Order: sequence, then C-alpha cells, then structure tokens
Amino acid sequence: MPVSLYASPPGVLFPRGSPQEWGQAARQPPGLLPAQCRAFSNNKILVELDTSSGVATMKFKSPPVNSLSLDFLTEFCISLEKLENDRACRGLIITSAVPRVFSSGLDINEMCGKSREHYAEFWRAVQEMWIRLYSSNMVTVAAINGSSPAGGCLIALTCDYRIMVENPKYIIGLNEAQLGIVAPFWFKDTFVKAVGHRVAERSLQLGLLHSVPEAHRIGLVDEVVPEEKLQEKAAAVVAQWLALPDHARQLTKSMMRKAVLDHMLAHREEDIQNFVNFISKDSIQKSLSMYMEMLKKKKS
Ligand SMILES: CCCCCCCCCC/C=C\CC(=O)SCCNC(=O)CCNC(=O)[C@H](O)C(C)(C)COP(=O)(O)OP(=O)(O)OC[C@H]1O[C@@H](n2cnc3c(N)ncnc32)[C@H](O)[C@@H]1OP(=O)(O)O
Repeated sequence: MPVSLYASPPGVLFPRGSPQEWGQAARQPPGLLPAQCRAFSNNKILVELDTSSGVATMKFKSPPVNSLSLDFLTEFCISLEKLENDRACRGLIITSAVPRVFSSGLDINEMCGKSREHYAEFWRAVQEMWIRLYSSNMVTVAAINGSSPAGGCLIALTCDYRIMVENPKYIIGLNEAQLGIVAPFWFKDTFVKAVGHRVAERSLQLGLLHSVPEAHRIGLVDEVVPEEKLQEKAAAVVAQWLALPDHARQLTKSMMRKAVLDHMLAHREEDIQNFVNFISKDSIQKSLSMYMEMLKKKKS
C-alpha cells in the first residue's frame, strides 16, 4: 500500500471537476499502443503509462522551448495528479519531445506587463508544480535531452534522479541572477540539497549555466549518456529504485525532503506576496524586457 507523503496535496490550482474526464478525447486510438500501454495527452504534455512496469513517461511538447506558462503548469499539475492517483503507476520519467530543449524555464511573458492578480496566480501554479513533484510518491527521473535553464533546471532538480544527454550545446543551471531576478528560497534549497552549499552559492550568485560535463562534475546531474541511450538508461534507473519496497523508499524520501517542503508550505502565501511585489517593480520589468530583447536579437 503506497504511503502518502502529503495525504491532502494543496490542490488550490485546479478547477475542481473530474480529472478523469481530462484528456479523454486525446487518448490514442486502439491498436497504436501495446495492450499494456495507456496514454493521455493535452496541448502541452503527452503521458504514456506502461502498466506492466508501472512506469509512465511524460513528454513536454510545447514548442519552441517548452516554456512554463500558466497553461503548461496547469496541465503539468493535472497530469501529475492523474498519475499520482493511478495505482498502476509507481515511476515517472520526465523528458522532452521538443528537439534540443528540455524546458527553457518559466515563461517570461507571464512575468511581464501583467496584473498583480495574474502574477499571484502564476506564482501559485509554479509553487504547485514544485510541491506536487517534490512530494511525489512516485520514483521520478528527469531524462534531460536538451538545455534546461532556470525553471527547467528546477524541474530536473525536483526529481529523484537526473540523467542528461551529452551534447556540447546543452546547458543547465539556475541562471536567474543573469536576468536580474532572484531564485526564491525553495529553488535555492532544492539546489543546495543536490549539490551542496558552496557549489550552489557560487552557481546561484553568478547565475551560471553549466555545460553537461560540468553539471555532472558538480553533482547537478547524476549521469551523462549519449542521446540514443537515454530512455534505456532512465528505464533501468527507475526499475532499480522500484525494486525496493514502496513504503520504505517513500518514507525515506519523505524524511529526506520534509524540512524543505515544510518550510515552503509554511511560507507559501508570503512567498507569493514577495514574488508579486518583486516582479511588479519597474526596474525588474525593465530587466526582463531587456532580456527578452536580447533573446530575440540573438536569433537575428
Ligand atoms: C526577494 C526575493 C523575492 C523572490 C522573487 C522571485 C523572482 C522570480 C524568480 C523566477 C524564477 C525562475 C525564473 C525563470 O525560469 S525565468 C526563465 C529563464 N530562462 C532562460 O533564461 C532561458 C532563455 N532561453 C534560452 O536561453 C534559449 O531559448 C534556449 C532555452 C537555450 C533555447 O535556445 P534556442 O536557440 O533553441 O531557442 P531561442 O531562439 O532562444 O528561443 C525560441 C523562442 O522562444 C522564446 N523563449 C525562450 N525562452 C523563453 C522563456 N523562458 N520564456 C518565454 N519565451 C522564451 C525566445 O524568445 C524565442 O522567441 P521568438 O521565436 O523570438 O519569438
């Protein structure tokens, strides 16, 4: 019997209704998937569950860069909730269906020129995503097949294990400082837990985006593999973790993560107010606009 880490997840984000109804229309037509496979999909995410192994693969499919918009985050949380409530699912591999990018992080458009109410709603959705993934009962593995800055890196850090594809063009890290913004305390805590205080402090202050070998060296990713080996490796890692009794692994996970999770939950509303006040400042809006301009110029 799975042990619930947080028996009643916060769930403030969702329009209450039936999560079962969601995605039905997008189910794969019969015959395209093996009998032991179930799939559901929405605009931005595809999930395939292999019921024989109990492992689901979640693929981000929101081109051009899988940025974490409010819609994306909502669909992500609903997908996580569905899997968490599905007794057939014990493990989750998160990866990207968009070439060369795992996720570009929070959608900067959601943080520019919007109302305070919008910023609050957006930030609550970012928190919700992290809470659900960080407290998940499932074994979670990030199969990072592309660049993964800022919020994209946070998703990977929030998983139990990270495997990244070796590619000299891919980068990963919490680069918020480079945008003139600040990674909040729970991003920082998640990072510190993975790489240790000294490495995290230097990386955060400088807003570093690490190459794949460097990310491996500092412990930001656990393993590096060639692209063609990624799915096989991720499946092997999940199988290894799932070989343990669920209750022992889940309680251990809960114990290891409790302090960080409790700290965040205790300061959730304050964190939303901090975000809204911070992001509404003219100087921050200017920094973000300049960063977006820079991204666009880089292309031309
Ligand atoms: C006191 C403390 C209080 C606490 C305050 C809290 C403050 C806020 C904390 C916020 C926390 C997290 C922040 C983030 O996650 S911000 C997002 C940071 N992300 C990045 O810096 C990544 C930027 N993108 C890239 O580097 C590259 O796009 C890429 C991912 C490496 C891919 O490169 P590419 O060459 O394949 O693609 P590119 O041509 O650059 O981009 C294609 C189009 O996508 C647009 N775009 C890219 N990233 C984003 C994004 N994050 N949001 C929105 N749009 C994005 C890009 O502009 C291109 O658009 P277009 O085609 O030109 O229109």
